[in-house]
Formats: sequence, C-alpha cells, structure tokens
Amino acid sequence: MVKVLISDKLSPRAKEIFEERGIEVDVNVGLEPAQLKEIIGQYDGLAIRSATTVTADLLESAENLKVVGRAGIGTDNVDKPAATQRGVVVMNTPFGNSITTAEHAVAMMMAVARQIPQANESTHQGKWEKSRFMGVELFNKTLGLIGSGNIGSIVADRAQGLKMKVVAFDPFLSPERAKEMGVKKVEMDELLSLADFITIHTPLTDGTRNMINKDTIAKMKDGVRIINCARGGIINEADLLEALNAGKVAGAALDVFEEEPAKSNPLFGNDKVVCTPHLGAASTEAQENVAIQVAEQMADYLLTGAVTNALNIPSVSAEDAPKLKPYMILAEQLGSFAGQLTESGIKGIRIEFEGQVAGLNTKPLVQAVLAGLLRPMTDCVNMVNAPVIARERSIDVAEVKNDRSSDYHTLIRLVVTTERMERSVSGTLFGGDKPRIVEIKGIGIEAELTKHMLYTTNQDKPGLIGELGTILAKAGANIATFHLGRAEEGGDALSLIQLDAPIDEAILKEIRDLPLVSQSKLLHF
Ligand SMILES: NC(=O)C1=CN([C@@H]2O[C@H](COP(=O)(O)OP(=O)(O)OC[C@H]3O[C@@H](n4cnc5c(N)ncnc54)[C@H](O)[C@@H]3O)[C@@H](O)[C@H]2O)C=CC1
Ligand SMILES: O=C(O)C(=O)COP(=O)(O)O
Repeated sequence: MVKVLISDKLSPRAKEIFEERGIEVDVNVGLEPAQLKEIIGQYDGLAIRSATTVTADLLESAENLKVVGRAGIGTDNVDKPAATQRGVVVMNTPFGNSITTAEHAVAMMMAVARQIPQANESTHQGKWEKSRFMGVELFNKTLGLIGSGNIGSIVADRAQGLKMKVVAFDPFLSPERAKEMGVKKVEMDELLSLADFITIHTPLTDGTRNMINKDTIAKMKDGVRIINCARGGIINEADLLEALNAGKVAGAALDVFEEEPAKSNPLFGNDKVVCTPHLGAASTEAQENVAIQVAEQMADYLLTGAVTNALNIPSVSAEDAPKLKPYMILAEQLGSFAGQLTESGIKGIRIEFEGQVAGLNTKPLVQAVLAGLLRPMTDCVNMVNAPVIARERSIDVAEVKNDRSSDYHTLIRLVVTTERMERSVSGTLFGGDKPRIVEIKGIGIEAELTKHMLYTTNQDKPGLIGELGTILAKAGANIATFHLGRAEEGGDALSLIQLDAPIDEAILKEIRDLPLVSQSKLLHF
C-alpha cells in the first residue's frame, strides 16, 4: 500500500484526502533529523512545510520516496538537486498562501509604523504611555518592493489602496507588467534611495542571500523601515542591528530569521523590531488551501503518475521519456547556465535545435530550458509552468529547428537577450547520452557541467591561468577539470573549472580583482 508521512503541521484536510484516495498516512510532527532519517525509508511520499529540512543525507535513506510535497511556496529547505538525482519529485503549492502572506506583510508594515506590538505590551502592563508611541503615516509614503512576483504584486495592490506610492525592483519585472501593476519599475539603488518603507518578497537564492547588508542599508533614506516576510538570510541581521542602533533604520518588522526556529537572535529585545515566528502563511484559509492542494497533487502523482507543480521534472509521455531523457538534462543545464549568469531583465530567448534533436518532441526541452533559466529567480518555476511564467514576464520565446546537422550531429543552442546584452550557449550529447557544453558566447569550449563550476571570462594574455590556479590552490580548492576557450589569440577568452567543493565569496573576489579577469562566478548544477 502507498504510504505517506506528514512531518509538519498541516491542516487535517490533507490526511483526510490521502485516506479518501486509499493512501496510508502517518502524521509525525517535530521529529529530530535523525529520527526522520530512521523512518523515512518506509514512505512513498513526504508532506512538509518549512520546519522539515530535506537534505541529501535524509534522501539517502529514503529508499521508497517518490515525492516530497511542500504545502506552501518556498522550497529552500529541500535539497532539490539531490532529490532530482534520486528521482524524487519535489512539488509545491505556488499560490495557496500568497494572499495571506501579503496581508501579513501589510500588517507588519502597519505594526512597525505605529509600534503596535510595543504599545500593546505597555498598555497591558497598565502604563498608559500615550506620548511614548509616536508613529508615522503610510499615506503618501513610498513603498519599495523588492521582488514583484505573486506575493509582491498583491502587497503592491494593497499598498496602493492605502494611498502609498510603490516602486519595485525585480530583474524579471517587465515595463508592461509594472504598468499593469501601477508601480514604478526602478533599479535597486533608486529603490533604496526613494523608499520610506522597504518590503522584501524574493525567494532565498544565491542572488538574494545577504542582499540587505551594511552597503545597501547605507544607500537607504535615514529613518527607513524594513519589512521581511520572505526568508531569513536575505537581510544580514548583524548589519541591520547596527543600523537600528545608529538610528539609520527607524524600525524593522521580521517574520523570518537566519536561523529558525529562532529561539534567540541578536535582534530580539530591540525596541524598534517587531517580530513574528514565521507566521506569513498562518491563516485558516491559506493552510486549508495548501493542505488540500499538496495532498491532491501528491496522491495524483503516487496513484496515477500525473505531475502538477513539480519543481524538478517535466511532464513527458511514457513513449517520449527515454529518448528525451539525456536531452532534458542538457536543456535544463543550458538554461541554468544562462539563468545563473543573467543579472538584468530577460527580453527574449531563442532555442535552436539542430540535427538529430530537431526530429524529437522539443516542447518538453523548451520547458526544461525555461525552467533552468528562471529557477535562479523564482522558487515557483517548474517545467510545467515555466512557459506561463516566461509569458507573464514578457519574455519572448522563439524556437528554431534545423534537421541538418553542422559540426555536431545534434545540438541545442540557447540565445538569451537581456536589457544589456546577448548571451549564447550551446551543448550536445557525447556518446548519445552525455551532455556537454560546446560553445559559450560564440567561443568553442568542451565541458561537462558538474555540481560546482567556476566560470571566468578574461583577456587572452599569458599568466592568467597560473594566477587563477594559485588563488584556488591557496584556498585549498581542488580543481577536477579545467576547460579553456578563446575567440582569437589575445582576444576574449573564458574558462570553466570544475571544483570538488564550492569556494567562498572572498576567493571569488580575489579572482575578480585579477587585472585580466572581466567576470567570474561560481555556478551550481
Ligand atoms: N513568511 C512566510 O510565511 C512566507 C514566505 N514566502 C516567501 O516569499 C517568497 C516569494 O514568494 P512569491 O511571491 O510567491 O514568489 P514568486 O516566485 O512569485 O516571486 C518572487 C520574485 O522575486 C524576484 N526576484 C528573484 N531574485 C530577485 C532579486 N535578486 N532581486 C529582486 N527580485 C528578485 C523574482 O523575479 C520573482 O518575481 C517565497 O520564495 C518564499 O520564500 C512565501 C510564502 C509564505
Ligand atoms: O510557503 C512558504 O514559503 C512559507 O514560508 C510558509 O512557511 P510555513 O508553511 O508556514 O512553514
């Protein structure tokens, strides 16, 4: 019999739905990682919220696990590459709690503007400190929205109802969408300098971690108030504390923390900070929505193989699956490569299929490219909804097929046009099933994309390789493979270095500071 474990607190409707569909369910909330590891082997499905962390180590013991269902949005607590590697589908419920979370952000903005929690506590103590709690109005103030996806756009709508002016920074926000939302699309620095209140609605990714730090805070208005109902780790808590103490930041309202559950935190006890224990999605309505949705999606997959809102697999028919499998990996890698390097809004992409691959069903491949491309920007993208998200963000997607092969018998080329530049990357299959990158920005290179890749562009001059190797060696970073390419002697050159382990930001900075280097970034596959 199919068996599911619910390991976080879900509405009882989830259990009922599983049982109605003939699935055996255990509810076991609050397990220690070791306890979960001990029992996970018996289950086909695991239903979670944010408290359970699904690590590669846990997945190693999950011999029967086929699906992890996240009753909610953020899946930063799930090791998705490890799940993918083990063939475990990871699903979320992208919309069920977005209104509730947006409302919480608005409530937190009001709470911090009027010090409601502090005044509440004082009044309960019988102090009647009427003159202590002087607030500020929201009317006519500027709200800076960082991240204008599902939740951010609902917050913008509600803030406009409160007669606030809304400016938004989101690399994926198209001018058309900004107009539709009635917000002003700005760059990050402009937002920081304009906003009286700043609210964050991005996922936690490599690109957003530590985004609010002492440098970005320094660019903010004096007396700014900051709200975070997205993820801990996006704000550097030590830097925020310093800015609160210095009077630069007048107040902060935080629902999420670097370490959760947050039993102690340097910001606790600070009079200017309003805190809630990750309550963004905690409403009866949202919990009912996400529980029903996750149970139905998981039951569908476990009983019929139908896939909805999966973050790591496409919908493909049983007949096409084996032929497409290696191409799916290649397509997602090409998308991910370009997505991780893209720092400005994407206007359009063109996917060219040449040779053998042009004769296959390329639709899932386009979806795989898009999912890989958009994933660094949003937790909610999956191979099913990637085309919709691209359309919503006004990204033009063009597909070109050419049955004739050129240098390679089969080739996929991705060309991404952003507001600033055009970037192309191509790949083929070696030996019929091994994905390889064969061209980047028109420069030939042959490389396998593995977990940690250091990508560097530079001028083709003697000495660079030695300097790069020295920095990596000094940092104890072992080079597994080293691939080089260049446009012409003395011209643009690039390298892809496969590392055994990631390197930290300080080492990357040392590499970027080398005079011949124009760009260097650690990419993950
Ligand atoms: N506190 C809570 O209980 C809850 C928190 N969340 C968090 O809220 C996040 C956002 O949720 P949704 O709006 O549904 O996601 P979404 O995927 O619809 O929107 C996220 C937006 O952030 C943008 N973005 C990504 N990187 C960015 C960057 N560096 N700078 C500016 N914008 C960037 C994306 O382009 C996207 O438009 C989730 O990832 C989750 O972590 C979600 C639900 C409840
Ligand atoms: O859906 C999300 O991303 C959330 O952060 C909600 O978290 P929770 O389910 O309340 O633990």
